[in-house]
Amino acid sequence: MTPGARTAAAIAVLDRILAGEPAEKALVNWARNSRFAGSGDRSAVRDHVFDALRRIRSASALGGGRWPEATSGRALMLGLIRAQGGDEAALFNGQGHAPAPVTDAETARAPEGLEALDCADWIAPQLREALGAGFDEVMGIMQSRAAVFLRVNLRLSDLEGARRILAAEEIETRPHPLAATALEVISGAKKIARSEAYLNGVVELQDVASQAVVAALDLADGQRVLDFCAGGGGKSLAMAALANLQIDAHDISFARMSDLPARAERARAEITLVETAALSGDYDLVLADAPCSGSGAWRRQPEARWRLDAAGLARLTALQAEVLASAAAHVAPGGRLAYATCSLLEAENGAQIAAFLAANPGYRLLHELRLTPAEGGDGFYMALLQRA
Ligand SMILES: C[S@@+](CC[C@H](N)C(=O)[O-])C[C@H]1O[C@@H](n2cnc3c(N)ncnc32)[C@H](O)[C@@H]1O
Repeated sequence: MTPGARTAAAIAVLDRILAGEPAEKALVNWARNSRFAGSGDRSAVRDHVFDALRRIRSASALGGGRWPEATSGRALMLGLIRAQGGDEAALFNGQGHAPAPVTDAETARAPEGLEALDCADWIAPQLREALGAGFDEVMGIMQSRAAVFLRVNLRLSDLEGARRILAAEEIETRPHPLAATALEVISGAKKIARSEAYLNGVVELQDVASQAVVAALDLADGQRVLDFCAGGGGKSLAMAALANLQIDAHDISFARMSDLPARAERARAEITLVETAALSGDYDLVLADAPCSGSGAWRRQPEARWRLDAAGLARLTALQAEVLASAAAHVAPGGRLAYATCSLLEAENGAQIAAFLAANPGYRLLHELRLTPAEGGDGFYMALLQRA
């Protein structure tokens, strides 16, 4: 596909997303109906779509539109190309499968204020409250792609050993100060899934902030641990690599854990999947990595930023309170409860813990960790509580 044809394809996919189709589904549907597209084309179209979604508000303005009421895939791609200093006349030339030439009606409008920062008006006060003086910086960071991070499985290799194995497969990495297990990928990210280091369990894909959260859990050999919201099991695997633990993984949706046994085998970790009815109440540590807005991870899930609204956030905060209460039922006397989200919003973080502590005087706060994308990874929150 020519660069113009890839731009046209991204426009078509973005139009479907703007009409309500989830981004992944819109991309898969496009790929299915575009057998002529090779893997390089698919990856380029995907990058265009996600780059545009990260800047939906500012790119709409630069493309002559206004988000949300007057935008389109075409305005987004035109605005994105203008933001990146690309050659719009070469891409929008109407030749072959390229989009039609740009018209006078598509003059750029300079985005201002929250529009320039790609922040929706309704959520700005909450983000400002959480980020304080760092608001502009963090919103600016979230307009660009996130770095790719690996977690080195310290049971199988040290950091330098893993770097050497990866380098032999042309994957260049460097350590990152936020977590002792983390490698930031500098080049070759697309080769990771097929690399020896990954297939042999020496490294896993995991954001550096997630790794820092697990490191802050103060794990010790012999503990019985429950990963209450295990999902794909990223945190279970990270915990298993740090100490000799007895780990039970649980999720309200058992199916979400379906990949975990194979991942655990690759990592030489022992993790038991447990149904809700079989959970006991005597864990030394229960981790509740709760469902959340994902506002700390909007770079990876740019669509989530624009789909979130006040009603959705209220549903999430109610669910988080329920998850905390259910998770607490499994903590042994003298045990600990950890609550984590990849959100920046206090309503999902400190406010949840304050409400839990007010209702559960048998618990006290040991420590809290608040990370923002300014520290290099996703935004994350973790609170560690001690049960009397
Ligand atoms: C943020 S994700 C977990 C990510 C995972 N811990 C990881 O590191 O890969 C939240 C998970 O919570 C699960 N969940 C939602 N409500 C729940 C509940 N009431 N009890 C247990 N798990 C729940 C969801 O199915 C989802 O998999």
